[in-house]
Amino acid sequence: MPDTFPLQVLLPYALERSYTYLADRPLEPGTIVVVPLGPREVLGVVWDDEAPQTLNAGKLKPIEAVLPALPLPHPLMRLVDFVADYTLSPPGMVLRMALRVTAALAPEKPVAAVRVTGMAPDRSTAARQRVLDLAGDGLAWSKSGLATAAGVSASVVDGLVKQGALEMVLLPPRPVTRSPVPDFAPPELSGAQAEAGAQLRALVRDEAFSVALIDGVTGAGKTEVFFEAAAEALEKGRQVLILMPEIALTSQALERFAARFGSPPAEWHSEMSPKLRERVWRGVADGTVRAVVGARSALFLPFCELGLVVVDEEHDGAYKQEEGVIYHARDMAVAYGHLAGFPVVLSSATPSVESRVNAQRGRYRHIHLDQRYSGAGLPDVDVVDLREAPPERGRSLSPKLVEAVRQTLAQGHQALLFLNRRGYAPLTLCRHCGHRFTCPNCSTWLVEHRFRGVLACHHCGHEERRPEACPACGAEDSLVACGPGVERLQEEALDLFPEARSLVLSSDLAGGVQRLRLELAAVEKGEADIIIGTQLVAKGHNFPKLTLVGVVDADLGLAQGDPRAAERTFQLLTQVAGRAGRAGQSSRAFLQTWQPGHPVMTALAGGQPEAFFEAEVESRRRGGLPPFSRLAGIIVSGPERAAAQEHARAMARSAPREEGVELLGPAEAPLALIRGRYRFRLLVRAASSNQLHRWLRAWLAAAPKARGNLRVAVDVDPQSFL
Ligand SMILES: Nc1ncnc2c1ncn2[C@@H]1O[C@H](COP(=O)(O)OP(=O)(O)OP(=O)(O)O)[C@@H](O)[C@H]1O
Ligand SMILES: [Zn+2]
Repeated sequence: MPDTFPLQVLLPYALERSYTYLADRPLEPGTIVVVPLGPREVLGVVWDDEAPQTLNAGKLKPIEAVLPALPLPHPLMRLVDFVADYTLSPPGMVLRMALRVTAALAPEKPVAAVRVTGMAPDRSTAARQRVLDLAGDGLAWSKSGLATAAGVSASVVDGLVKQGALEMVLLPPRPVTRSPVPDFAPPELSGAQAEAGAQLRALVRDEAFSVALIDGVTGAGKTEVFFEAAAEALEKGRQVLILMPEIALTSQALERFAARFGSPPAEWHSEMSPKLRERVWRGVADGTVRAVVGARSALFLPFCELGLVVVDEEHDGAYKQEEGVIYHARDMAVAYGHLAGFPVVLSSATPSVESRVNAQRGRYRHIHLDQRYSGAGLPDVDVVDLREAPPERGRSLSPKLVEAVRQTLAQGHQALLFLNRRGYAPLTLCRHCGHRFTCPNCSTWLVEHRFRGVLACHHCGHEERRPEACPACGAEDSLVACGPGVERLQEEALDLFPEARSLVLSSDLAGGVQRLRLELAAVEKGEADIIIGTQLVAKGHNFPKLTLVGVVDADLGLAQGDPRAAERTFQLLTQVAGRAGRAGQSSRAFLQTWQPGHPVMTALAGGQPEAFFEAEVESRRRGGLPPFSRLAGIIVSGPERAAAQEHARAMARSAPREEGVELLGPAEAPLALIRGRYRFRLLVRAASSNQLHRWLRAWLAAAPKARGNLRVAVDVDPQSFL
């Protein structure tokens, strides 16, 4: 019998383990295959997770086909196993993230091109001659490229092919980007940068696992420092991955990378065209792509020679994927380095408490950059006490901040007004009956987007037109917008500074990433005077003319009442203030707050980040919060409230008792309803990660199974408690 090789195949579905199939020859682990699953044919990957058991070969099904794609690299397979294990997700669901670009599994089609043959056409016209002159360089041209360059229609080129003056040739596909050159344009590094860069280079030369934390003030020039590590890895023939938390951040990074290494890296994020994704995926797999700058999902690209991962803005919450496989890309990057034996570099002006503690414990190399590259000081921070100097009625900017904007504009500089609220107003209510507009699917208010004339839910995407009359009491003209969003702030800015060019930057910008990149470039060139933005503009960007930052509502993040609220607010405000004065001018930041005595505000005003973080670490230690313990959130959800609640209770009742493990809840989630699903939360706390995982596994195995449309999501190391 020919089919005699039993193999394990992992399928990209929510299955707990790989399945056994038969092949007619041994296949390397990682090989991508097509196998039958019930009535369907599905993709799978030959896995090496367990030796196949004794088999009754008669019952096993054969592999249908072996795809011509390169096998998934061994380190990526180990990463998939690790992430599944750590996040308690089915391994198939993690594999799915690595196999998302299925079109890339077929070989890339060669490009059709034309080339001169030397034969003359039977009749020469001016148009034909122009084409032949251009193509006379002997190189192969794409048909459309040649027609455009010669200023003729495609039919002229076709005619020449028919006549035999041009011939069709097939070219191998062009690489996505040229290879970066490690010493293309090394910058002149400051003393501190050079020292930090040398440390990183040494770690990369070791070709072994290590983690370095670059902890340097805003504008310190951390990018050039981690580029040193990248240069070293590229020199050693290794691929480099640079993770960024937001696509909006990548455009400047791409340009700076290109300036440093002679060609841009490949990029990877959700807004790329399918064609480009396909080509980047293949290039990463076959090694023609040497460097990638991307969002968290780039971690699951099939790197064949990965030798360095950089996590820029490592503290950023956007690294946490909150749906499907719930994972933190920074933590998984560190695990990847450990599994595959390469260094990982974390960088931030405001490192997370977790990374700081790891550095303090000596697990991470701690690299400090205390000065801005330009030599300028950090912005002077001014806390504006809203109790003493409130804005005028119906306004958001206090007289002090208005005056500072006025001065800044008079100097010809830019001002950034920061408000982390999209839209026009976070709440619309009826003055007559008090009716509030809430989402029908979520326990949230609808946010007015006045430019588009809609009320929108930021959780489920529900939208409705803003009515003329109150739907509850029918009163006309009774609806009022409460509280400011960025759109409303622009209205105020236009009113106060009618001459100034203002621009709103938020994720609502129509036109997606391309538009956003254009707007950011415009700001960089000084084409706007007042920039009004959400957290999208808070970090990473360099706007050379910006010297004033006004934080409209510094208290916004503090109200959330979770263990990281203070840390996150401090980080965000430090980052946004740090956009000012990066080109060497003196600069200022104003924080409007109702709580000027809050430790976050006093630390920012006093320029004492270390003291703030020391206190944070200490309070986490005292409270037994991470990283001094480990947490997992369990979210039980379902379309019926009672059923969801009862399931959460039943789970709690089935929890094993163990010294050192604590189970809290269930409690109704602060966001009690999202997308029509009622949510209840449980929280587990354990002394160590090992204990947490062991306990969770035992519990989930013994707990009643979620049936019907109930769902149980496990969030290990939760960032969100909503
Ligand atoms: N060695 C260098 N030579 C020339 N310019 C540099 C050098 N290092 C840094 N710069 C410039 O200094 C500015 C700040 O650098 P960079 O953006 O790397 O800071 P950062 O440390 O990442 O700050 P943040 O954390 O605020 O994003 C940039 O405009 C950058 O081009
Ligand atoms: Zn909603």
